[in-house]
Amino acid sequence: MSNPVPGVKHLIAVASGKGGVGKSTTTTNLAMALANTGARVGILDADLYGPSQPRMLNLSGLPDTTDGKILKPMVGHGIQTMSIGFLVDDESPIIWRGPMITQALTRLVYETHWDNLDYLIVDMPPGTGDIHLTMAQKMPVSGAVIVTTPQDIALLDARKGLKMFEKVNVPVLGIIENMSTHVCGHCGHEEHIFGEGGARKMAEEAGTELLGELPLDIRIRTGSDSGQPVLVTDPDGTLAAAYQSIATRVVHELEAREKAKSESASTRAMPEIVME
Ligand SMILES: Nc1ncnc2c1ncn2[C@@H]1O[C@H](COP(=O)(O)OP(=O)(O)OP(=O)(O)O)[C@@H](O)[C@H]1O
Repeated sequence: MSNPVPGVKHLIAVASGKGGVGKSTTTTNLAMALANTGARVGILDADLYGPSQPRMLNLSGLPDTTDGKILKPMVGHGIQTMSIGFLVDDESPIIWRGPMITQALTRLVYETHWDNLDYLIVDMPPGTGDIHLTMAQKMPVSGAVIVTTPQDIALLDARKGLKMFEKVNVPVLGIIENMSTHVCGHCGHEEHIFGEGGARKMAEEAGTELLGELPLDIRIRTGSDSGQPVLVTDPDGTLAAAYQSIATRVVHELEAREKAKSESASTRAMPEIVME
């Protein structure tokens, strides 16, 4: 049984099987694209071993508390954000066993004063470990989005991530293929450096959606690594449009799942009519 998160309507997990595929970058830009649609959006950085969101949103310092206990999220580019990165020193590794990780995650989720959020986007760590299980079993996750690159090894791990969410009954909203193609900055030639069509095939096999494909582009890297995501630096460009389209599809998928869920609940609740 999971308790609702105060101040949050929908919790969406962004996960990947493999590390380094661009999950945190996608989380930041997806959150900003959702905010552009008029929604109130937050990010929880659940990558406790390697938090990236403070850097991606150009945030630092200790968060305030409301009464010495409940943390106030930091706000970067309009996104309410909480990360273990605000609470520990940048250089110190976190060497915690499973129960401590579970406790820290639970506190970050439930003891942050989220202010009336439509979506809390959760930047998950890579893999399928304690944090994933805690999240899926103890928290009301509305859906998960899987980020992968086109390489076979990334797809293999992404498939494992997808299966894990299915096993714990978290709806998979779809797959995002990151670093799909590279367009040469000099001649404009487009190349599938890491492979082609893998995420689409994986989505088809799993009966889920390919939410979008994002190119390998230096502006995405420099933007997120410097705390100025491409949605801020080039809001009208093609990259921003790609994130915006993914955000629209995520909302669409989420609404479709919720509609199906409420319809099946109301069907189950219908009294049986016995004709005499
Ligand atoms: N589409 C892209 N084009 C260019 N660079 C990208 C793209 N997506 C991500 N990057 C860069 O790749 C690096 C890894 O991205 P990111 O930190 O988002 O990956 P991650 O999957 O969250 O990694 P980790 O598993 O370590 O948390 C970063 O330097 C980021 O700026």
